[in-house]
Amino acid sequence: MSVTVANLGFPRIGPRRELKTALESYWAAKTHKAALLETAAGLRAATWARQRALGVDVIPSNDFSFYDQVLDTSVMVGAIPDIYRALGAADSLDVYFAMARGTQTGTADESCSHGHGKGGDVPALEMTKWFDTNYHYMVPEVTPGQSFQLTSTKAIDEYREAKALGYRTRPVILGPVTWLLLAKSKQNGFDPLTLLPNLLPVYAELLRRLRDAGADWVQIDEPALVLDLDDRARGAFATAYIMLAHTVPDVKLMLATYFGPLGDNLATAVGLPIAGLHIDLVRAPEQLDEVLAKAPPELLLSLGVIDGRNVWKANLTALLDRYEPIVKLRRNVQIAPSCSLLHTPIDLALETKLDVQVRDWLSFAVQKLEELSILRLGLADGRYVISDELAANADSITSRRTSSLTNDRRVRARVSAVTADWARRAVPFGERIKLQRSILNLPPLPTTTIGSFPQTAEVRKARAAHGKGALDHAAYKQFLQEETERAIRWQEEIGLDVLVHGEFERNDMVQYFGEQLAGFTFTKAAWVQSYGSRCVRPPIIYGDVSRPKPMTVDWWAYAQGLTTRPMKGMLTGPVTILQWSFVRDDQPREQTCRQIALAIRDEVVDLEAAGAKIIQIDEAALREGLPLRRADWQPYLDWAVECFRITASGVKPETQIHTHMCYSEFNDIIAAIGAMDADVISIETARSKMELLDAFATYRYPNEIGPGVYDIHAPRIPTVDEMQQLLIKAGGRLSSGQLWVNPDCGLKTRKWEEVKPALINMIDAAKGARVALG
Ligand SMILES: Nc1nc2c(c(=O)[nH]1)N[C@@H](CNc1ccc(C(=O)N[C@@H](CCC(=O)N[C@@H](CCC(=O)N[C@@H](CCC(=O)O)C(=O)O)C(=O)O)C(=O)O)cc1)CN2
Ligand code: MET
Ligand SMILES: [Zn+2]
Repeated sequence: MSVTVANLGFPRIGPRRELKTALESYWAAKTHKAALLETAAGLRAATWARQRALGVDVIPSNDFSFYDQVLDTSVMVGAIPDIYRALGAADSLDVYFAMARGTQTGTADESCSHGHGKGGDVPALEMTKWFDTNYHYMVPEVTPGQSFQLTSTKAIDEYREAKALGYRTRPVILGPVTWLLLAKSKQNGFDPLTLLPNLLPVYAELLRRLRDAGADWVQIDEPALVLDLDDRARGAFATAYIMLAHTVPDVKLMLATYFGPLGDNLATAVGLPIAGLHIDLVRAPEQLDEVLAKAPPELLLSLGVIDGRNVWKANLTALLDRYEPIVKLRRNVQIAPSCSLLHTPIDLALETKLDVQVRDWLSFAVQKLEELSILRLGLADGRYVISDELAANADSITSRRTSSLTNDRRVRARVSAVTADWARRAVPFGERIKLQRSILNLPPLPTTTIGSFPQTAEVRKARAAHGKGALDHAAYKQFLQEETERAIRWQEEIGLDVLVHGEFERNDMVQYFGEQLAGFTFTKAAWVQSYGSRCVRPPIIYGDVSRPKPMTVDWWAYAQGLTTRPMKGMLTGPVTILQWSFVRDDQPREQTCRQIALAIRDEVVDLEAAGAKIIQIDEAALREGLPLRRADWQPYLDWAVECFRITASGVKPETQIHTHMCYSEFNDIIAAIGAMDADVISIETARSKMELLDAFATYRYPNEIGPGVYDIHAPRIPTVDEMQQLLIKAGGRLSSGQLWVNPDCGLKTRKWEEVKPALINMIDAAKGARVALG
């Protein structure tokens, strides 16, 4: 009998975001490639050493990436579209970064991820959300009938690099079926899965070369196995793994699944000729019994028992209770985090300012691996060996369960007192809009922006200085007021109809609110990668949520005081705050969301009382929060929409509620979007050339809509004509009386040099469209 600790992947950004710094300085041409490579190698070596010191038996390699592991896989198999091949050697870093960021001469400040450039510049690949996380991957692009070649030896090189340093690692690769299921073709109707026979020989060659380098096990990630799959996709798994087992029989594959239960794909998974199977027992603890019943005895099970998606300390005694019998039942087992630790911050030890009580409840990547080591000892040698650790762990668990910090009776009473009319505006949209129009007095096709203006290096520097105490409160406030005033004057000058204050005072649209709400705590260094070099510090929700005092009213009032045009109140909605935070796991997410909804509702009401005529409640992450399995969609949509409505319905009919959503893949949830009943919704549509509006047209969406007329992810400046054409197209799908004119999303990652001409053109396009549609 043996129990080993395995890790599926470690965060790669570095404890002090060393990789971010190295990447951005390389992109800005401030440092040479050699410096970037050296930083990367140093981070890998430190990561391996750390995992060994923590007692990890199975240490991963190839979990490092300069940008994204899906992009690494695309380059590995040679899926490099021709426009990038023209730029250099297929395995060069330049081609890789061109695929990730385009060839616009971006700087460290450049967030451009899919910019279509001017004058022959090369756009980046499309980027989208990785399953239900806030991590983004680069979408693989394939063409009908294409061939593949092993193009990058990164996995082999990193295996060798580790071996030379004395680590026998288990390389991690993304599996062929998931990679194809995530891939897209520009040719409509083409199914990437048909490329499987062309792709498999490359995987076989890779496995052979890993074996020749000394690898006996390889971790092959196939998270698509937790999705709804049709028989063809299931058949593809069988085809792929039979072929690989046949051609490379002496490499053992640990097939990793995560983010949910195998469900109706379980028979497929356990029937594959693989040596090991990893299952997520945090998201789907209920699948254990069925997996045990169906898995052949010789299949090595990797039990994902520690939460790789959240920050809470595990309950070690409960885990021992659950897994001791399993260890007796099966000869060998591995214990592991539920998924790669990419989605957790690195080290709690860096958080010296956290409340000591709350800190005692937390566990980041390093601490999670410690928990696994302790658990292994207990499972292998008996609980008495770890009695001190168990006692300490039990104290933390009890402290969290019984703490008065997590329970606020008033909040609970308030949530239970909510009745149906809290989630309903007093009168229907048709009547509201008449009142709103008579007050606002806007032209047809009113122009506005989504909220943020550029977060320049100067703004971030001032905030950092204020945080360190180098800039006092009054000076910081004055700096922000000047930025805000400048932005308002400029908006008036170019003639925008509905203004924003610019969000200069906010570090992040979620963290800013988290820092002001009770029940939340926030960190100094707990960065988690969102895409490329960009990171977020998700706030941690540990207790009942309430709003001690207004959070945005002063800034709104200052901004409105400078202008006679309507100034939008600007808030982040409850579902997005929930989705982009680390959420308490001792009550259903729905419950926490309702508490946040009430807190934001209070803010909405206060903004109205201060005089706001228009209040925008952003729900950028509503779509991302959708469960991975369709059968679970409706219950989620029901409470998510209700929470939004609770937030939005405390105001008078004449107060206009806006919402904003990016990543607008919501053809299949359009009814829920309608049910939100926002007076105005702004959505991302520029890249799909307004195609998304078909869903709104078919559904006969009655309220007002601002379809984004230009892609803010690109530095490129859109022309008047192209935006006017898009508006005319939109006018053909919806009534022109419904339309607003705005960009796709906020402008915080852009530069003023890009924003200024783009918005001036947008206003001209609106003028033209008013005439054309008039
Ligand atoms: N939470 C969240 N998720 C989201 C989005 C979003 O806006 N927020 N947007 C979508 C895209 N994802 C994104 C994720 C991150 C960033 C982003 O720009 N991140 C910044 C950090 C933003 C931030 O928290 N800034 C802080 C801290 C900035 C910082 O690093 N300060 C330095 C010092 C800075 C200096 O001296 O110049 C430090 O603390 O060491 C601030 O402005 O106050 C980055 O990685 O660079 C953008 C988009 C989807 N998910
Ligand atoms: C990711 S959605 C962003 C909405 C926010 N109001 C902004 O303009 O930045
Ligand atoms: Zn957005």
